[in-house]
Amino acid sequence: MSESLDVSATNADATVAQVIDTIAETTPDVRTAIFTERGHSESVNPTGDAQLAADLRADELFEERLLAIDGVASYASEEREDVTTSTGRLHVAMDPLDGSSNLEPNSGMGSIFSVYSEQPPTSGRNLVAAGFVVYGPVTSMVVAREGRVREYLLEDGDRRLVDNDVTVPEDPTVFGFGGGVDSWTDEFEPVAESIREELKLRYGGAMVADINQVLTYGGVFAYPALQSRPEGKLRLQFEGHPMAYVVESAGGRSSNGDESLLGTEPDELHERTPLYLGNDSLIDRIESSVEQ
Ligand SMILES: O=P(O)(O)OC[C@H]1O[C@](O)(COP(=O)(O)O)[C@@H](O)[C@@H]1O
Ligand SMILES: [Mg+2]
Ligand SMILES: [Mg+2]
Repeated sequence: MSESLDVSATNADATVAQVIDTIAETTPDVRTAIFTERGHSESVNPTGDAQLAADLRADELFEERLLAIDGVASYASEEREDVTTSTGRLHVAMDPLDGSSNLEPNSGMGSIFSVYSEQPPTSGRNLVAAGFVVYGPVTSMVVAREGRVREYLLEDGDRRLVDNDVTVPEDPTVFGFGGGVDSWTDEFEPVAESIREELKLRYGGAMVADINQVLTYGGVFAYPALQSRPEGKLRLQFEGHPMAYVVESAGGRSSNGDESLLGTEPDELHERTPLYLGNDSLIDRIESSVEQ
């Protein structure tokens, strides 16, 4: 490798590390916003969801701090129409507050991040790192990078490593399927029913917490194509790609019903996708049922 390529790879690594540190350091302020900004704002986001004041505050905090990093060239988010650009080499995409409808009943929420080598909208193959924060009874952070997944506990924004090699357990235990039984398609319903007979239901209304159940106990999380909404609910760039990158790096599988989410590229920044994530064998069963 030439010296210049070597130097630029080192710079990219340093930028990824700064992005991860900055997200961790911002979590105490996001927790404060969860506490203080509990009301609705007047606005809706680009996919038509009502925005809470906390969604907007979390987005503002991440945008300002991540774009201040020298190597970060752009910031894209579920809460803003367009990509904000700067100069640099890597691109960050975020769901600043995931599961924000859980704010009122005081249930789990999180933040999801992805770092790409190309500006979104772009393929999941251009991811260089991804992960998420869970604002649960404790604040934790899961980071996938260079084929390995690590879990940290966060205290005042400082990270303490608790698991150096997170892997999806081989024997699945839990499942969580969004969208509601009456809305499922004829293709998804039978495989969902057979999985329901085998596994325990864990569905909390925040993808971050539900995926963390799958990483902890093994199983499957899905927000499938619905009869009224074949494109599903969740956003490919901000939720699908990063969670697929984490689950695949932890030895599991991701799918849009047809192929790995990482192989897909949105035509538009805010595009939705059906999404299935978890143990290999379960994703195989779902794919063979829904892909016809
Ligand atoms: O309320 P539903 O239909 O079960 O949807 C829950 C899903 O929607 C989400 O809350 C969407 O995320 P946002 O809160 O970022 O919009 C996911 O976290 C969760 O898996
Ligand atoms: Mg979300
Ligand atoms: Mg959100």
